[in-house]
Amino acid sequence: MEDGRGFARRHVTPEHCSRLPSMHLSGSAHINPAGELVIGGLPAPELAERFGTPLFVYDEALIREQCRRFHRALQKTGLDHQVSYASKAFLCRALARLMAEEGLGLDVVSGGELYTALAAGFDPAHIHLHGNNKLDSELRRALAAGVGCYVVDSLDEVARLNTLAGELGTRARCLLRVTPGVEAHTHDFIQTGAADSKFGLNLASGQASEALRAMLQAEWLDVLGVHFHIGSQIFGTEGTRAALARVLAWLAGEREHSGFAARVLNIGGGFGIRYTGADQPQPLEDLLAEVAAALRAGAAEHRLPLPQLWLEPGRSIVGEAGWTLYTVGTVKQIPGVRNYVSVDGGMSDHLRTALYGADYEVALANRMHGAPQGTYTVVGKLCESGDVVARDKPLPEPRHGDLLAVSCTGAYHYAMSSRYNAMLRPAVVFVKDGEAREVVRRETYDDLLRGQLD
Ligand SMILES: Cc1ncc(COP(=O)(O)O)c(C=O)c1O
Ligand SMILES: N[C@@H](CCCC[NH3+])C(=O)O
Repeated sequence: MEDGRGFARRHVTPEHCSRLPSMHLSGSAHINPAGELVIGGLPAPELAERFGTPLFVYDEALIREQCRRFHRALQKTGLDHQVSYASKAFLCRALARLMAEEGLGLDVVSGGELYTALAAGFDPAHIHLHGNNKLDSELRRALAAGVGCYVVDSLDEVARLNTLAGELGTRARCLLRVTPGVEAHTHDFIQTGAADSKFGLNLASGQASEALRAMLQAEWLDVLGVHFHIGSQIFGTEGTRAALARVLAWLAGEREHSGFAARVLNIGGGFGIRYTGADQPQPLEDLLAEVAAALRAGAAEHRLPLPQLWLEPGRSIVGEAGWTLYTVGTVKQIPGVRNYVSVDGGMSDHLRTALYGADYEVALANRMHGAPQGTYTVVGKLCESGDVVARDKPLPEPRHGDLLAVSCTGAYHYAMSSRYNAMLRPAVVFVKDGEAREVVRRETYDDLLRGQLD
């Protein structure tokens, strides 16, 4: 059976297992006859030996396939479209280049992301700058570089962007970010479309209208259209369709008021992925078909010209392609309470469990066929009780030196890593067809001291 991406759908359930442990193997991942996890044609133990652990491993073919899937699915909708990768999910120069090769734009939210994208040689015309508090220095750099689109997030930004663009004598193409007042069914921390949000301008209060009118009058701004993003790790299209309905109705009112017709509607990212069996994402193709149908119907209902559909997915492009490999250290069994297995990283490279209570599948990458002998809570080595990677997971009895793999760590892991406890950030490798290339080197103790003054 295929998973819609041309990859065989595989799910590993260790033999003799009564407790249904199992790990879903996405993309190129499979198990070799030696019982080792293989990603991109390379056995995980070999990668760990060569690059050390903790290690982030990206299945390059799967990243590329996800990009192509977005293109194909959008093409099929028949709408004019554009897809930009939300680089907050994971960015390095190699990834920015990969996105350029796959024909995606780049959405950046800070001077640092912009700097990285430009350092990769990414065409600034295909970069979008986001942010609820864009600094003047960031706007200046973006304007000087020729960034292709600004997603205006506040009334204050309208005036500042206009002034700075005028000073540089360059026009700024922009979208207005609105909050449609729709609750997305996801973790509170990652929903962004409700009226009570630090992002965007609220439709219901009239602030969005005020901002749009100011933008239309601003001498140096070219207003392309509107943006909303209701949240992340969302399943289904109910929230997006509700948001679309509100935004289109609002746009109809604005058109009556000023004659403004949006050429672009950017609905952000947010497409949910499968972290564990509890997540059941619908195929991307179906989601985009539903969104496109809702957009066509809504535009027709309000007699609006059909805008281009722009997307900015992050997690769904890189999430399932990423793996973390850790080396097992201490194993501690507290009779009648819990078994703990400690690894050589933790919340410094894997924050989502501590932050959102996120769940992950784990396996011993050097003994994938081992039958589970108990449940183990995988913890890191940081000085926090909340430093948990995955709770109560069925595993063969882990031994010191085993290799533990966590799947689906491609999005918001390296990107949210920290140096808490003076931990060093792991290396990142891209693997494909039996070749590995290191794209981010492991930090060293010298990196910790760099920037410190005596
Ligand atoms: C404005 C905006 N666009 C795009 C994204 C990317 O979202 P995701 O990684 O869920 O696709 C985010 C993050 O939630 C966002 O805030
Ligand atoms: N960091 C979040 C997503 C952030 C969304 C950005 N708007 C996560 O890991 O799920």
